[in-house]
Amino acid sequence: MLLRFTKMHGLGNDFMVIDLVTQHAQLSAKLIRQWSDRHTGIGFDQLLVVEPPGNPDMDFRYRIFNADGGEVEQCGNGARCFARFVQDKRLTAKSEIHVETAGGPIILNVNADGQITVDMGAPRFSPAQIPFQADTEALTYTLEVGEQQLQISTVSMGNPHSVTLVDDLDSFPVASLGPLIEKHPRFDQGVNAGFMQLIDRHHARLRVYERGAGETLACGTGACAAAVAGIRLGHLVSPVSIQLPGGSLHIEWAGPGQPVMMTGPATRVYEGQIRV
Ligand SMILES: N[C@@H](CCC[C@H](N)C(=O)O)C(=O)O
Repeated sequence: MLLRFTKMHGLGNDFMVIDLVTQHAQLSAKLIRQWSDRHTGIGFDQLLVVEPPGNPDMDFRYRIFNADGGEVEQCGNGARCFARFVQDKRLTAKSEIHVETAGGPIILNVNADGQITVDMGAPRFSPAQIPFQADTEALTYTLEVGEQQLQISTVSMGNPHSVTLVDDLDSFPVASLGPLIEKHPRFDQGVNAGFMQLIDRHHARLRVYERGAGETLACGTGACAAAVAGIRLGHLVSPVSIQLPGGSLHIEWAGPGQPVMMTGPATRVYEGQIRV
């Protein structure tokens, strides 16, 4: 059987998107790893799956798998591509799309200028919600990574994030420290490791070593987590422009309990079919 898919990206964070509303496929971690291979497969950071909703108040169920085949709770750049995909495929005529994810409900809005704004829900901070091993909730924690002691903030955007402030993002050893933080034993389910360089009160630069995918050109939930961490620490003021290697995201957050609003592009690259 041939499975139709669309290759998409959000600021270079790239996806294979499949519609399992009108098609059927038996997914496995092994198959996803084969597809994600950049030499012998399609090549992507995440697989995004569109399914019918379980909850009748929602329009779709949105499932996310990392390149390593693991299913995860949330993906911000993917959420924007999801909105573009379900419109392009005429799976909905709505411009406001309510979607359920394993990380909680999110709301996607396709703007008149083609940009997409996602209500990512409220960030969570308690160690149990990340999950992160700590006795009490704090704004920063000291994390022992190899020989180093890093000061990190932790944020759940449905999925787990750590944010470390750095002086020089270009020379920071993301490739060597990222994997050590991603799999640090204090993060029971792993973590997306973000490294942020502040520019001014409304601008910051960010690189993210993603759980299950390695360093990507952009991470939407990572940008939300970094903006939230910077605002909580008093370094940043909403709205914040987060500059990632693949481009910038506009993030707004009014404070604790309020949703994080992320705006940015979603790009279709090509349509394909693969034998399953
Ligand atoms: N690229 C994503 C995040 C994808 C999931 C992440 N790697 C995880 O394991 O939680 C984004 O744009 O948010």
